Amino acid sequence: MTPGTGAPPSRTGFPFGGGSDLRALHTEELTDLAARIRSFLVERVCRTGGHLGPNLGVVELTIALHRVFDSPRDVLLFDTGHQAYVHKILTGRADGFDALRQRGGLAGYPSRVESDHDVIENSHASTALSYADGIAKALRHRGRRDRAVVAVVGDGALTGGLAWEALNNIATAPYRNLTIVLNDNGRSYDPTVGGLGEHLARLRGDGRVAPKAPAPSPARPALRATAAHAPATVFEAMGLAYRGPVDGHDIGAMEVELRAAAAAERPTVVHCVTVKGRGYGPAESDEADCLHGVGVLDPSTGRPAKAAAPTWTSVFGTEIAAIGAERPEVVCLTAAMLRQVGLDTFARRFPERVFDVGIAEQHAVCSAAGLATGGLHPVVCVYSTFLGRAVDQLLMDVALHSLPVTFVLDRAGITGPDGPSHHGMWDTALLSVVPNLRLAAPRDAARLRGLLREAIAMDEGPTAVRFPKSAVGSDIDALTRMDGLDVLHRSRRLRLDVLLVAAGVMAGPCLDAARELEAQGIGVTVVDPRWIIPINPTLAHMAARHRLAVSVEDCTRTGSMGSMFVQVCADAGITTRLRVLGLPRDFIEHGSRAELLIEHGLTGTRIANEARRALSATVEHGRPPGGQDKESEGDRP
Ligand SMILES: Cc1ncc(C[n+]2csc(CCOP(=O)(O)OP(=O)(O)O)c2C)c(N)n1
Ligand SMILES: CC(=O)[C@@H](O)[C@H](O)COP(=O)(O)O
Ligand SMILES: [Mg+2]
Repeated sequence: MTPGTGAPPSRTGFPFGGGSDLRALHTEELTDLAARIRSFLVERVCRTGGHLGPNLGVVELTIALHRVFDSPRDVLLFDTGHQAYVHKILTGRADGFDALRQRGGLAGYPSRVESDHDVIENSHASTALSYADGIAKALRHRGRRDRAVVAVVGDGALTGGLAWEALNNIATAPYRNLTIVLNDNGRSYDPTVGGLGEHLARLRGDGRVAPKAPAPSPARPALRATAAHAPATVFEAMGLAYRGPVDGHDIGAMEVELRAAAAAERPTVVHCVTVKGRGYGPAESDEADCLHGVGVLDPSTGRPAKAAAPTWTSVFGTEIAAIGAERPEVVCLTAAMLRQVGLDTFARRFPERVFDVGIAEQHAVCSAAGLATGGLHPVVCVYSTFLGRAVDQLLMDVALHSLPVTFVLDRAGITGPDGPSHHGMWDTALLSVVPNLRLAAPRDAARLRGLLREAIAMDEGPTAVRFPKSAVGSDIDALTRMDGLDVLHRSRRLRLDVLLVAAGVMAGPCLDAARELEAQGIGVTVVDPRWIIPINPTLAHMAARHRLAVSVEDCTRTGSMGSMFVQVCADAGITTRLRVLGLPRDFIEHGSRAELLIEHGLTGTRIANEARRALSATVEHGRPPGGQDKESEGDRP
């Protein structure tokens, strides 16, 4: 029987409903619970993949949270949400970890459909304090001042500008029921950069775990001053109360601070010092990122269970380092994801030419505008989904001034296990409205290397290159190039029925579709535009020679290359039947990339089926299915 409740233990034996189950536990039971959770995390996450280091670091912190606060009556917010596994275990979802981040299984981030205990589903960092400000104001407005609002924010997330916009408001807000739990492990992936990172390190006393903080009076938190009356922390300087630093692995000490914060007369920052990967040697000793986000691992070693195939990121990383050696004006920027975007080699070779700005994409892009204004060619490397953070800077600071900045968008398209806020499916639509900008979508490693060089060679305005989170396949050579378009396939001795316009990695599925259609006597031409924004006008002429033109891309259909293609064909008065294949204007749940591409029709068979369906519709509208073509062999694209 789970201690303290009448509920029978779940298969995994963890408390079901959060706080009430936990408050009945005594110290030694809490220690045992923390140890069992830690073993459970290692065992399950090594089996499924997921965020191991961050969650090992918040075991005691989350237990203390659920003992002091009464979720979901009190609102617990997790910034970025990758560190909410313990919260899920303590709110009755331990059994779901068998299918963590799998199709139909437990989400890797908080999920409102999973539980009333979950609020922020967005895995983009630095948002929790803004939610907290809004929720606290709403509760005050509705007379629910009895309900506490608690935001757990990592030191990395605190390097995001949005967090400081929120703090600026929270510091003078009319409410008092807000507690900010700063989970300070000194790292994002890498050690947290910048003045804030150093400030927090000083507050931590540079030791990993601060001494137990003295228990000041609950009503008036101890203000720490180093000089006469000068506030010791940036938070106090802004008017927030500050408590800590406290050992984030000491449940008792944490509870003292959290209770005091909950009783305080103003919003309070509780500075918790934790260790990312705590309690699991391979994570604690992982220099790279404390096993921040992992695939399937051997739990006995913490090493990947199988060697990873070369990825698009690795191809980019090698090429940008080679370009860096040839072009001294090329500099690179990352938003706290140096290795993750493939800049580690470049950084090793040119440490003075790479800038990690923290989780601060807006600053990265605007700073890149500055770097370009200063005569350099900055390469901003971000995951596609995070580019959304900096669209205003891209549009109004880079493109408006026609600055030579290159954006490298990794994880473009369906990413998979990280779910809706991580698929890189909106970049093409966002970029499609940016004047002067050119977007490339390479189909393979050779094209990535070539298009990256072309992009960096362009200095009359911004360029971007997008590629997916996947192993990089073999090179697909073109039959010929026509006005910048790569012709990848054309049917011999068959009429020009279908033109498939493949954006980037969709070249493979389009070639598969061509083979299927050809086997049924349908003539197919497959082209890869390479540069998908702006639309190459030759595509419209090629469409005019076919009965059907189908664009295929791994991004949302709305605002896609395909929708621009339709526009260009319409403007040119072309009457060829057109189809735009891509992702729906929707949020797509987590699953594997392969599963989700199948589900959304981005495979050879599904493309072929769609083409056949559209062709038969052409027949219904009176155009002969196989009438003699106007074009002779010689005119074929
Ligand atoms: C806007 C944005 N940029 C980048 C990321 C990628 N990312 C996920 S977690 C993480 C580091 C978070 O560090 P911290 O907030 O300190 O949490 P910790 O992992 O240390 O617990 C980053 C950069 C993100 N989620 N959101
Ligand atoms: C939480 C977060 O934004 C990242 O850690 C995310 O999980 C990206 O993971 P990959 O680097 O595996 O795509
Ligand atoms: Mg951190």
